[in-house]
Amino acid sequence: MASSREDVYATLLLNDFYLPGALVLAHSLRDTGTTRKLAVLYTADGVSTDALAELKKLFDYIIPVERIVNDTPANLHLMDRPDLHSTFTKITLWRQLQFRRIVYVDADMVAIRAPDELFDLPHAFSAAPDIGWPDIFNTGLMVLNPNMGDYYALLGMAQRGISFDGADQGLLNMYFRPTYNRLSFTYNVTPSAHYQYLPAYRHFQSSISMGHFIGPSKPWTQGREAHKSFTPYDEMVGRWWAVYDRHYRESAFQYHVKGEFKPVDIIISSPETTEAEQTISQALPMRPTIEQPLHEAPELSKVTEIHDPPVQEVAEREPEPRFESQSESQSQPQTEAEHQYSAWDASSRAPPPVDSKPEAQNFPATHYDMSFDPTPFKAPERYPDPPKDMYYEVPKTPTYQKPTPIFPWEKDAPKATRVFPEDKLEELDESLKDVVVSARPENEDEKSPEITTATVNPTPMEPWRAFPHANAWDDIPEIERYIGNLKKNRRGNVQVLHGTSSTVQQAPNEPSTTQIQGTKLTDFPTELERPSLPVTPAPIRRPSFWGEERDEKGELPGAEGVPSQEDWDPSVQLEQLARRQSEVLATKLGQDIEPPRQIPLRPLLFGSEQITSPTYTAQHPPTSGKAAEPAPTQSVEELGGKAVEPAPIQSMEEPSYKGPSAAWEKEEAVLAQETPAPPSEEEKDVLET
Ligand SMILES: O=c1ccn([C@@H]2O[C@H](COP(=O)(O)OP(=O)(O)O[C@H]3O[C@H](CO)[C@@H](O)[C@H](O)[C@H]3O)[C@@H](O)[C@H]2O)c(=O)[nH]1
Ligand SMILES: [Mn+2]
Repeated sequence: MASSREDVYATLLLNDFYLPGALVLAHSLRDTGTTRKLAVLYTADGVSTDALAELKKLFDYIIPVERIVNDTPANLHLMDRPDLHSTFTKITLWRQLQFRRIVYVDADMVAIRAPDELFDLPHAFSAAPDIGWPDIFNTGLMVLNPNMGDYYALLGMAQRGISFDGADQGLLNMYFRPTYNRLSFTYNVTPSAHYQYLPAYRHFQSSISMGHFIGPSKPWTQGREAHKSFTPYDEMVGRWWAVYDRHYRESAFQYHVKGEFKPVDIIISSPETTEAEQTISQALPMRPTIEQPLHEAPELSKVTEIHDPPVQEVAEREPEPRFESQSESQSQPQTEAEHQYSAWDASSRAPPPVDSKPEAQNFPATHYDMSFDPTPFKAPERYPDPPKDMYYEVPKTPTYQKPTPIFPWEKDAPKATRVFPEDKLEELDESLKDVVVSARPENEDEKSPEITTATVNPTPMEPWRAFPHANAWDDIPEIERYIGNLKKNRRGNVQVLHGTSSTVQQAPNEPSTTQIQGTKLTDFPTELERPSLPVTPAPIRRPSFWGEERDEKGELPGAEGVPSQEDWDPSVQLEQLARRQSEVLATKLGQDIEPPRQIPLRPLLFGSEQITSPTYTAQHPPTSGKAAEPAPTQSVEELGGKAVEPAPIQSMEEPSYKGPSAAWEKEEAVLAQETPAPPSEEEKDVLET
C-alpha cells in the first residue's frame, strides 16, 4: 500500500545564528535539483520573526517544535560545545508523522549533489560514519522514518540525559548504532581544518554529495576571506560561499554572516545603492554579524550581541562618509544623502580631520559570557579567619614632639598653670593684710588724721574692697572746687552725702574701716548713707532655722501677735472682718449701710461631712444642711476679748448658682447640658407680641 505521506529534506534551526546555514543548505538542495520538499523545524523561543520570514521564502514547511534541553550538559563541556545544549531537539523529527521519510540535514551542511536516492533506501534508519574515533555515525545527515515508538524511546533517554557526549549524536548512536544502516561517507563529508586527508579528497571528490562544516566555526562565522586556499576544507567552504553569493550577494540578507552586514545608513548614503536595497534595508531591522566563536557564545549572550553593532565591520565594508566644510560642499552639487553629512559648519574653525571616524569607534568592548555550569554553589568548609588586630593601636610612647622654639620668648615661657580665682583672692588677702599692718602706726590709738587712702581688710567675698576708692585726680584742688560748686547748685531731693561727714555711724558688725576723706566724685556712699528704698527687705538669716528654734514637740514657734491655729476659725474671722469694714465705712461716711450679710451655709460636699479640721476645735455645733437657718457666730470673748458686737444675722437670698452640687458628687443623673424645649403656644404668643 503506497503511503500518501510526503518525503522531505528537513533541517533544524534553534536560533538565528544558524539561519545563513539553513538558507544556504536549502538553496544548495534546490540548486542541485532535488525533487523533494524542504522543511525546517525551528524553536519559536530562539528564532526571530525576521528569520522566519526568510525561511518562509525558501522552505515548504516551517514547523515549530518544542526545544528539548539537556539538563545535565557536563559532557557538552567536556566536548567544549556547551552551545549544543538543545540539539536533543533533533529527536522531534521522529514525531513528524506527516512525513513518510525525512532526510535530515544539519544546517551547517551544503549539498553538492542532492542525495534524493536516500528516500528510496529500504532501511528504517541510515547515517554516514563520523570521522575518526570512535566508530559511530554522524548525526549531521540521517535518513529516518518518523514514528512515535522511536520518538518516545529517544525522548525518554533525552530526559534522563542519556548521551555519551551530552548532545544528540551521543544519544542517537546509543539508540540506533546497533541497527543503523551505514551510508557512504560521501553523504556527510566532514573535512576539518585539522584532518583533511587530501589524497582521498582528490580521488573521491567527484562522488561527494554533502559537505558538513562540523565544529564551532562555520563558513558564515568566519567570513569569506578566511578560507581561500585549495585545501579540501577551504574548497568546501568555497562551495558554501558560492551558494550564498548566488542567492544573497546582492540581496538584503547580510546579517549573521560575517563581513556581509551593511548598516542601513551606509546603504542609504551610498550613491551606488540600488533602489531595491534601499527599500529592503529600511524595512529590515538592523542586524549585526556575530563575531564570537559560537562555542564560546552561549545562547543568551548571543541574543544580546545581536544589538551590538560590529563597528569594525562597518568600517570594513564601505568608505566612511567624509565631513566637508560648507565652503567645500558648495563647490560641487550633492545628492540628498550626502547632504546629511554636510551640516558641518567649519567656516569659523578648522575642519575635522579628513579621514575622521565616528566618535568612540575604538572603544574597547568586552563581552562576558554567562556561565552554564549548573553545579550549585557549595560553600567551602571553612572560610579564612578574619584578619586580627584590626583596631587602631594607640602608640605606647607618645609620638608628639614639641616643636623646637623659634622665637626668643618661647624659650623662657612661663609654665602654664591653672589659676582659680579663690586662690588668687586668698593670696591678695594675705598681701593686703601685710600692707595694712605696715601702713598702721605702731600704736593703734594714735590714729593719723592724714590717712587719705582707704585701706581695708577685705574678706574673700568682697574682693573689690581691696582696691583704693580714689582716683589720681581726686586731690587736685581745682577739680574739688568745681565739684563743690556743682553740688551747691544742685536741685532736687536726691540726698548726696559727703564723705567728710563724721556723723556716719558704722554698723556694729561692719569691719573696721577708715573713712574716706575729702569730697570725692567717685565716693561710693556707704550703706547707711544711701537713701532707703521702698523694697522688700531681705530675709534675715537665722543661725539655724530648722534646728534650735523648734520646741520640744518639734513645732515651729508661733509668730508674734498671731493667734494659735486652734483658736482660728476662718469663717468667724471672715465674718468679723466684714462686719468691721462695714462699721468703718458707716462711721466714715456717716451713712446707714446694710448690716453685713452672713455667709450662707451650704450643704457639705458628699462624703466630707465627717471631715473636721485637725487643728480647729468647733466652738459650736456644726450647722450643716440648713442654709436658711442663721448660723451662730462666735462670741466676743472667743475672738481675743475684743469688743465687737455681733451684727444681727439676716437670712440670705438663694444663690444664683444652680449647679449639680452634692447631687453631682453622688453620681446622680444630673443633666450637665440640655437642649431647651421649644416654647409652648402661650410662650410663643408672648414672644411674638
Ligand atoms: O546554536 C545552535 C546550535 C545548533 N543548531 C542546530 O543543531 C545542529 C547541530 O549543531 P552543529 O553546530 O552543526 O554541530 P556539529 O558541529 O555539526 O557537531 C556534531 O555534534 C552535534 C551534537 O551531537 C551533532 O548534532 C552534529 O550533527 C555533529 O556534527 C546545527 O546544524 C543546527 O541545525 C542551531 O540551530 N543553533
Ligand atoms: Mn553540524
